[in-house]
Amino acid sequence: MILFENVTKKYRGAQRPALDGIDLRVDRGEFVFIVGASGSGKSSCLQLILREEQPTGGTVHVLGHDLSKISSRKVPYFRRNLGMVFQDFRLLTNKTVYDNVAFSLQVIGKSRGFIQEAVPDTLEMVGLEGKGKRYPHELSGGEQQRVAIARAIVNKPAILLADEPTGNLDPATSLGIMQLLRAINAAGTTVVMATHEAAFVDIMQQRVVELSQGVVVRDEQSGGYGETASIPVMDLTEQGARVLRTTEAVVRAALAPETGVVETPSAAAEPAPQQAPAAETQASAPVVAAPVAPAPVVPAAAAVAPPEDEDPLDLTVRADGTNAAQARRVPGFLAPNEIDPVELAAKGGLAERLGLSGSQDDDQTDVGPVR
Ligand SMILES: Nc1ncnc2c1ncn2[C@@H]1O[C@H](COP(=O)(O)OP(=O)(O)OP(=O)(O)O)[C@@H](O)[C@H]1O
Repeated sequence: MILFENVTKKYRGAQRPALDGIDLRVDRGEFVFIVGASGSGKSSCLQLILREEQPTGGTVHVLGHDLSKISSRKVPYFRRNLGMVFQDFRLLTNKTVYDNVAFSLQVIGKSRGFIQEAVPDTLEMVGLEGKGKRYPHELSGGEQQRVAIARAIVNKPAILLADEPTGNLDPATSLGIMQLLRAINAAGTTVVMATHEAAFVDIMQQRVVELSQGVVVRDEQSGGYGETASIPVMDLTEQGARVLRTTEAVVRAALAPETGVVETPSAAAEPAPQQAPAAETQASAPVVAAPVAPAPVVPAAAAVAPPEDEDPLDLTVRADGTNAAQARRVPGFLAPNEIDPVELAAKGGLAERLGLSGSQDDDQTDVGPVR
């Protein structure tokens, strides 16, 4: 699905390559974390996949296409298969939540009928049902990120790329976003996420690819962030350093403060979570956005919308593309009460199961920053 063959990327004027001989293969349906110190090349990887940048050497294949052979004219069509989420909110501040999501379908010529069906379904999926008429500044940070994710998946992309999607969020809110990304993955979308969030990488137990100075130094299935030995704290922003100090115990305590889930002495010594109420978890979402596809997680009715053109690059994931193997990979932490994300995706109700569905008049959420 994604294949890097001896890929080198050297930016003009740079003394050393940002990526240096990268070989990497990501198969359909995988959830892959790309970790590494600031400047190690994580974002460059994502930009090459998105064909925002082109390699100086080597080849990048995505969805069966050698990206060097896709003409500039065809790049927008190719990108319809990809969704992108960023750390900073890139919402259109003068558009409502609904219009932010609808916009990404309008620009690719989807019909009004398709949009009217897909947008509400996607907003429900990400836990924003009933908030379509709000503007970004009327949402918490976590909610804004959910809008961005909705925008990224509304066209049911085969691949969702996320560049530090929880970088601006508190631990509890971040975990809600991670649950959402994992559910989207469980429904069939391949997810590649660059992050400094050590706690979440450990919790998620997914594949971890670690970069150091443009080289892959680790590629582990079900890995964790480990000791983050190759991440010099002095290289991190203040925010990045804070995130590295986040622990699973802090996240769990933030999610369920009433249960006092602080299990270890070291965890007890952690600073208190910034925000505790579980309800807030649902509301905050960060940023992002390019269209992606809620394919899997979307209720069946929305997931079967037929393609509207004959674009040979349209490899959008369909709702029936999920499989049991993916379901088995869902860690228990993300699947309380033996929830099966794939089954849930097929039946709908994902947002409710994850505790993301807010009431129509939910005004309890904090209003977060708008970027
Ligand atoms: N457009 C650019 N022009 C010149 N150099 C760049 C450009 N983009 C990235 N670089 C350089 O390439 C290297 C890798 O950067 P990249 O953004 O890929 O790393 P990163 O791991 O994503 O870092 P961070 O975690 O800080 O976002 C860095 O040395 C960076 O300065």
